[in-house]
Amino acid sequence: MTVDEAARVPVVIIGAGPVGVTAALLLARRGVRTLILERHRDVYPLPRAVATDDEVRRILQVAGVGEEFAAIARPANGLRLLDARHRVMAEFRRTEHGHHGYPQTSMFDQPELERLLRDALARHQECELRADVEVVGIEQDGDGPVRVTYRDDDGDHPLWADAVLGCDGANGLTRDAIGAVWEDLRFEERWTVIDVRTRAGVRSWEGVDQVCDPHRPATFMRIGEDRYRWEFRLGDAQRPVRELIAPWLSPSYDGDFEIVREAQYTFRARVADRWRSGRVFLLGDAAHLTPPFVGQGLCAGLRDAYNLTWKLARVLRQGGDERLLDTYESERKPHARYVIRLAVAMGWAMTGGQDDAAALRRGLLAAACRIPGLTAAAGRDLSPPLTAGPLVRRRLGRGLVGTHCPQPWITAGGRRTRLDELLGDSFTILTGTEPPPSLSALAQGLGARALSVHGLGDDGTLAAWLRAGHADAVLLRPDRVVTDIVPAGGHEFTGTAAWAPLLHTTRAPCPTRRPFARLGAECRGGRPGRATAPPHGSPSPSA
Ligand SMILES: O=C(O)/C=C/c1cccc(O)c1
Repeated sequence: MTVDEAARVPVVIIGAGPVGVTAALLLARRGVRTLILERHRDVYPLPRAVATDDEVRRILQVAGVGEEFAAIARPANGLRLLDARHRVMAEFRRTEHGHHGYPQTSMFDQPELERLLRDALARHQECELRADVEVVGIEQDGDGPVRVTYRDDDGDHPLWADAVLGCDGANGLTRDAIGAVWEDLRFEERWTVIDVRTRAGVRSWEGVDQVCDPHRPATFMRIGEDRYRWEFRLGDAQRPVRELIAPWLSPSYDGDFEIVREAQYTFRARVADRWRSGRVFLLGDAAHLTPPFVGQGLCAGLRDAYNLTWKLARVLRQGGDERLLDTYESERKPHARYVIRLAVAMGWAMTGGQDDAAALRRGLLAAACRIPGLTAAAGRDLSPPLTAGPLVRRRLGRGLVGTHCPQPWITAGGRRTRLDELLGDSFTILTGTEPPPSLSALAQGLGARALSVHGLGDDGTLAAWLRAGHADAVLLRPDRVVTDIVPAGGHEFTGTAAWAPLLHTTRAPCPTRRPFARLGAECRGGRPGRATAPPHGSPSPSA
């Protein structure tokens, strides 16, 4: 293929939904230019996703929209399992102060999220959005750039991209283009989803209710001040909305409600068998589909974006090792599969399974709260640690490796801020003591910074976390996942031989822009984090 350099872009993103736009924002902060191609002219106006967890709020913070999102988010109390008569069988509380520094569950309106993401996109010169266009071809030829052809009113236009992110949903072109097929995780049901706006009395709590009734399984949740969602499995005869939601309406109900949306969906559980071919990647619903019963559909897509973008930026901007890109699929696919299986287990508890076995159904209501896997999972963090791999040096036991470091408030440059604002985009070696010279030297080699948790001015969270994990130090990736630890009483990271070659780069990192770069500079001057200077020749510690 002859490459037209004038039509060459570092990264083409197909799809301007929340996953595509978040990926563009995350790449922009690392100085990577993106072109987003989107079929629709404007933001999709109807609500779909409604929940995020605290890990995903942290991702939105890094993407630069944390405060805007806070203004539209409503913390939720958690999840309850109800029986057919709406009696509470189990309640899984979520706290407002999760590990990542945010409420463990937040409700929101997807069109509002998409609008604020688009506004952020417009503020970044690295991002361009071309809407109302259709991608009609994706071709790769050896190691060269990927040829993407899109169509608009003027005809077909070729582009060449160093990488393509397929954020084009379940029915997009990218999955077929890389020859991926669905792995079926065995759940398929037709449900109706009803979004209502009302000021009338609705019997609700600040959270999600799952009605475990094999005859009439349902989900109900409060999304906003006057916004509610119901989901009902479609029966043989579809009943009118008012009749379906009547059990939730209080006696003072005066008929005032607006149906914002009523849509029928087939809930499916699927994972694409491959997420990458060369420099073409699948993210979000293009890579995985889940029933919504644990509120993790969009979360999984945003985790994809966060996991991939720092690696891609390292490869494209710093000459990072191409093998780094293999870890996107090897880390994200098992994680997505685990969460989908949880959602399927929840669906099974609600509906009595996919078959008609009467015996199963009879025992279900009482048993729902005693399914250990389900209740344990529903009650804890829905995001498991990453499985072992080159960038996750899990040895014996579970420990800290593969988990995220917590995000407390700290003091940096004389002001209170969240930890990630200080850490920026680089690798970090976080130590329980003053970093010994050996670790400082290692940090320099990685273009990382070495920080002692003492002096960060947090509330002791970080020191306690290291102690609980029997670690004197941890190596944090740019996405705050622990790659390796120095065990308590030890002197060095033990997996260096595995991850160090993968983290080698041939070029210095490029400086990042606000807000992290500014804070980093303040910290080097003001010492609150005792940052170690980056290696000579590196313009900033940010990768
Ligand atoms: O477990 C939680 O805190 C939330 C679960 C959830 C969120 C949104 C929709 C659902 O069906 C479940």
